Amino acid sequence: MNLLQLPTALVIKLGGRALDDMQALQPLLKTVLNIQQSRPVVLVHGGGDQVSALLAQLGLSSEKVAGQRVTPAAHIPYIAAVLAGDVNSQLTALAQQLGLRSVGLPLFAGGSTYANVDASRGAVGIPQPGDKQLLVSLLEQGYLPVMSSLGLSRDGQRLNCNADLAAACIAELLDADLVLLTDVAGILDQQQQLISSINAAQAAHYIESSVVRDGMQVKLEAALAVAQKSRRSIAVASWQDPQALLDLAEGRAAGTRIEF
Ligand SMILES: Nc1ncnc2c1ncn2[C@@H]1O[C@H](COP(=O)(O)OP(=O)(O)O)[C@@H](O)[C@H]1O
Ligand SMILES: CC(=O)N[C@@H](CCC(=O)OP(=O)(O)O)C(=O)O
Repeated sequence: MNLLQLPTALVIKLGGRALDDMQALQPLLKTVLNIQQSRPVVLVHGGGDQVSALLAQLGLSSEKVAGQRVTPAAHIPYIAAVLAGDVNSQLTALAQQLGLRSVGLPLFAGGSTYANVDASRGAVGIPQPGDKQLLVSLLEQGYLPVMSSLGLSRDGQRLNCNADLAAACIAELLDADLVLLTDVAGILDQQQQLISSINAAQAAHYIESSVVRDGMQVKLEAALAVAQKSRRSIAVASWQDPQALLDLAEGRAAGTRIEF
């Protein structure tokens, strides 16, 4: 059997802020369990806040440029410890406790992706789709892959990948739908009102005028790129609103729809 015989998978990305209070994630994970009855799900998570907290504790400075962390190679052990270690294991454990057959993985597990070095930011990777066999096998067996955004270059260097780019890459790999869950209800306009749908031209305008910036800019650009390749619209919604996730999983509108 291959993925073509499975219903279209849903890739759900959880940002780091959602992961600050793991117990608060329970309603969302219960919704994932519900969605899994009808279609396969892959979780991809961030952990930017947790990385910042550890680096600060260690007295290391760190800056983000256009929403992405500049990462000296010497910081990779800490990035790996947080993303692929602490956050990944906590999320995988909580999912398992709630009855999901979760499997924690780095982004490069089984060659699922490889990452090109973004030398302008140091040991940062831009993930590219690789071999989907591992994920397909897990999804066929009813497992829930839980992937961190720790990437690997073709020559074996671990790289810090932004988790929105990671999730977009997995969605591209699996030709799946993508929902980016974050700490706001969706993309907001100048008046802080929810934008219900946005196309490429509007996105360029919002980014140019800095209405969309920082982490949301990375999300929007990653989503637009994969939406155009996959010819699927992509959603940004709040992790605190499990109903929004259920609506999106079942084809109803919620949050902001990024059109191709
Ligand atoms: N136009 C916008 N609409 C909503 N959020 C925005 C916008 N522009 C910038 N942001 C910021 O983007 C943040 C979400 O991105 P990010 O912090 O990277 O979250 P995550 O950790 O979930 O990926 C919001 O909390 C907000 O501060
Ligand atoms: C290169 C880069 O920016 N990597 C991110 C990886 C984690 C991430 O993206 O986490 P959120 O989704 O919680 O923001 C970082 O170091 O913060």
